[in-house]
Amino acid sequence: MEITVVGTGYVGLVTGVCFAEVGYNVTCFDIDEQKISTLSTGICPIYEPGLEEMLKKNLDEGRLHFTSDSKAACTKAEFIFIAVGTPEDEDGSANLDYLEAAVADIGANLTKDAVVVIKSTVPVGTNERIGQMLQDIIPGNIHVKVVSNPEFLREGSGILDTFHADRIVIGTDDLEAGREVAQLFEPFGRPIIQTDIRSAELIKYASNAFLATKISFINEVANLCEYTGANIEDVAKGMGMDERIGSQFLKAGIGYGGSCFPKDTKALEKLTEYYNYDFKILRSVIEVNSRQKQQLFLKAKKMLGSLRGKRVAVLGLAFKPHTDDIREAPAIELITQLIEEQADISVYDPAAVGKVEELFGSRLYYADTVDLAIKGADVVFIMTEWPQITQYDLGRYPLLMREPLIFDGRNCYGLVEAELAGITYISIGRKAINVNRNLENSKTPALETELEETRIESAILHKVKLS
Ligand SMILES: NC(=O)c1ccc[n+]([C@@H]2O[C@H](COP(=O)([O-])OP(=O)(O)OC[C@H]3O[C@@H](n4cnc5c(N)ncnc54)[C@H](O)[C@@H]3O)[C@@H](O)[C@H]2O)c1
Ligand SMILES: O=c1ccn([C@@H]2O[C@H](COP(=O)(O)OP(=O)(O)O[C@H]3O[C@H](CO)[C@@H](O)[C@H](O)[C@H]3O)[C@@H](O)[C@H]2O)c(=O)[nH]1
Repeated sequence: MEITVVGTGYVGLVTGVCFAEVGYNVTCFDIDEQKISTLSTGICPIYEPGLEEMLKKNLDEGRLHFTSDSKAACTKAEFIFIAVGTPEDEDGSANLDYLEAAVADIGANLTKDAVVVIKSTVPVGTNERIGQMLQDIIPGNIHVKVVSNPEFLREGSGILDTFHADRIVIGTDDLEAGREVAQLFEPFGRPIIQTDIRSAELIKYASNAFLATKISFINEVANLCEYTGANIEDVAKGMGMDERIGSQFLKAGIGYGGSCFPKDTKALEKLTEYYNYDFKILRSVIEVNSRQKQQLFLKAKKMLGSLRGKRVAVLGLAFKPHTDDIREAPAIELITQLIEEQADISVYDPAAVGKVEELFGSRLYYADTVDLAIKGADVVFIMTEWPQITQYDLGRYPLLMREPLIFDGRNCYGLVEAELAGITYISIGRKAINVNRNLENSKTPALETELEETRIESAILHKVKLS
């Protein structure tokens, strides 16, 4: 079976590599020539656990090919999976420019019948429009069927999610094409649900919106915990033990980010506007999330007043652990605010530093370790729950920081542990620890000397003047 995958982003690449892994002959096409030449040498341009190994293996075994030539990509293809980006447009709707360009390109290069499968997340009605578009471009003797096959993988566990998918959604109004695509997925042995084309498109948006709703809901409960003195970790655990509620996606935090939830909830809202339908819950989910992203910054401002000149360390930059993706990451919003405040900022992330450096350049100090990031800091913000951060020795915060003050947006540490370590610890939906303790008075002369040394060392690293 000959499969072509158009677009080698997170979804396209994982899809292509996994299809090759189960034995198909796969050609991955992208207009980004540099990406294609990198991929052709077996190097994976994105951080995705296990992907590079599987990519290399399938390249070596000859089942996986990369090209930036659309003609070559279409020649043999029986199934063409389109996985190009559908980013947020200025008005919040899904930008379909990449998809339309890809479809036009394929249409112009098709020389035989094929099934075109849209993996990109697209508003209801798009697949039908793509089908019409293709009919208008291709010669009359070529027949193309369009199938919707939305993707549900999560970044950071893309391969695992593909081989253990809860369901594979196949939406088409052409039963024969639906059967063919279902057959293609048989080697994965996962449950398949076949629907009409519009329902498949909506399943994708409704699923993401529902998961985002769970997150915004638990974040609202967390905020209520702070008023009432309850503990969100216990509340979420108690709720999640009810199987009707389920324990997943009840982790309170600093709000959802990433390339999907923010844009897909807004695109769905835009779709409801088009139909003049007021989807009230969805509007609140979006609003709650943008408010939640502000929580830590506002708490810090309330506690410290101005952050001007403060040494601030931001731990975790990616929108979640095990990815280098910083799209809509809460850390990026925070850093922008800290720059406006004229704070002196150091950052740490095991994978996403390169991408953040492209955005902020020399305005930040990029630390290779947590130790280096927090050395001499007045405040730490934790934005991503990487193991390097959750498993970090709490005793090192008081040792290395000027003041052991942590605002934790991911509830990485236990309250008792933070208390024992002598940290002023402010997290989400839990009691604040040691807030009124006078830290300066509790320091021994030896510790004072060590702190002063690290402050000077850190000032040299940060290239800033000491006050
Ligand atoms: N990232 C995820 O975890 C995820 C999960 C499920 C669904 N999705 C959806 O899948 C789609 C792709 O998302 P992504 O994150 O993989 O995108 P991405 O932005 O990482 O990658 C898109 C790729 O498409 C390429 N491209 C753009 N125009 C092209 C064209 N005309 N021809 C060939 N290639 C072209 C780009 O160069 C890029 O490599 C989106 O609709 C997204 O909403 C993403
Ligand atoms: O209990 C939770 C779970 C997640 N998050 C946050 O939610 C965001 C998204 O997390 P996750 O869903 O794990 O990552 P994505 O890779 O964005 O995957 C989502 O978006 C993809 C793109 O549409 C879908 O395919 C996946 O099914 C869907 O989970 C991240 O910022 C997480 O920190 C929380 O705050 N609390």
